Amino acid sequence: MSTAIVNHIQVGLKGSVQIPGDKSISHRAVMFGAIANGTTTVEGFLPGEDCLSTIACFRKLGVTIEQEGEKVTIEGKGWDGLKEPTDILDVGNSGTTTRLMLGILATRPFHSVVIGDDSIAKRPMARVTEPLRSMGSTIDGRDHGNFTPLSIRGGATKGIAFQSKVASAQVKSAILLAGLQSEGTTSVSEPALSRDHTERMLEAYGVEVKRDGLTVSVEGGQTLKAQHIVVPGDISSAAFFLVAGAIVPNSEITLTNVGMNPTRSGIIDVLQQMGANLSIQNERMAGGEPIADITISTSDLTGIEIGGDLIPRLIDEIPVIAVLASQAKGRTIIRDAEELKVKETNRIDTVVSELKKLGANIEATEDGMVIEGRSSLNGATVSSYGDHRIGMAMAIAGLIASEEVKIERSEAIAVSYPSFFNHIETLQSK
Ligand SMILES: O=C(O)C1=C[C@@H](OP(=O)(O)O)[C@@H](O)[C@H](O)C1
Ligand SMILES: C=C(OP(=O)(O)O)C(=O)O
Repeated sequence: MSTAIVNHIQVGLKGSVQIPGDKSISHRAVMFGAIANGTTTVEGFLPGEDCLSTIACFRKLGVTIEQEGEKVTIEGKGWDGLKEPTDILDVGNSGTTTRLMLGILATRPFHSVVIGDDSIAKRPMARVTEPLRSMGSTIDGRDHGNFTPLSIRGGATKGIAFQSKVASAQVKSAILLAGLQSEGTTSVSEPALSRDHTERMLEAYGVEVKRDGLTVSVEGGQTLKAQHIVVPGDISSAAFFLVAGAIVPNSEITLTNVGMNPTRSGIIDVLQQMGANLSIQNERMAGGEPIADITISTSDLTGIEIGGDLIPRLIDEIPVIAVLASQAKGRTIIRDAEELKVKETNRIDTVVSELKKLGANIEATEDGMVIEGRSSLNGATVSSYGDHRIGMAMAIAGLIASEEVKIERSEAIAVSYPSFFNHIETLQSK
């Protein structure tokens, strides 16, 4: 385990950073390539630990995958190309790998066992294992299949019309993937729109996907055709530098190659509503997803209320939004964000406890948090608790803290952003 030390920035952040590949899209590019027919090539892949777990699992399922940095080649042999693994499938820290892979395994006529790390072992899986069982798959595990280790024996499955209680792209994707190899139609309705990368990318792989408001459906018996996938930069990674640019005095930074999918871009809405100096340039398309470059500079911010349908559009950004809110005048209220409790950590608890150590005025609520700004932050020793987004949020707070901030378990950051500290250095040395 490592401890990172972050010091107060004296001169401001300047320059530009090319944002690394999107984690959600990188996972999907590999998984869909693995079940497609033919050779899929991926550029801009995120070589973060979570996406490497996806590659390792699909290799164990018999798929030949070559990966060198941001380039990946996947030799897909179709759905039937997946083979019964002789070893357990280890998803590491990745919820996306676990849930999407379960959707794929649910229709495969063989047995597999899925495990992950201590954090994965606490994350609820019944939200996918129950609907997949109702389609006809045999799944068991700890707490009747709610927690890893899970054992799956796929088989002949039938389509379902599933009403999800949560706006979760992982749930939606798992069921749709199973639906592609099930009898009849499979549909998923969600209470608010979650990220739609699965729908977009399945279409790119030649699958017919019907979308009607908050319902997505697919017909069974569909195969995928190999593709060349260009992965846009991850707006969830860009979020750390968007916040840094807004709160560190004398800063102006440009983030290039940022994915701007409207189901992901809630952080931009929040920054604009708080009054940030932000401009969006070079709007273009890459790999079926909108992308742009964003420039942000030091801003006078005002607190706002964040809730409702905006939450799924920024769910992973809430830890760093809490840091942002600590530097906005007045009160910021975050509500409807109970899902934070079932991420890599209970992110309501971990954000509130660690930001309090730095002197922020922040309190947890049942479904979010309330932050009063502006607070001068002090130095302290904090922990990521093994959660990459908590580690990075603390590092951004450290840039404006009066004394050094020590972040224990900082190695977790490599889960989604291995070059994070290099990028901070790049912006400091300009
Ligand atoms: O589908 C995805 O790639 C993801 C969906 C979200 O989770 P939920 O589906 O649990 O909301 C998000 O928090 C996670 O980081 C990635
Ligand atoms: C919640 C996250 O990822 P996952 O669910 O894939 O572990 C995240 O990256 O913040």
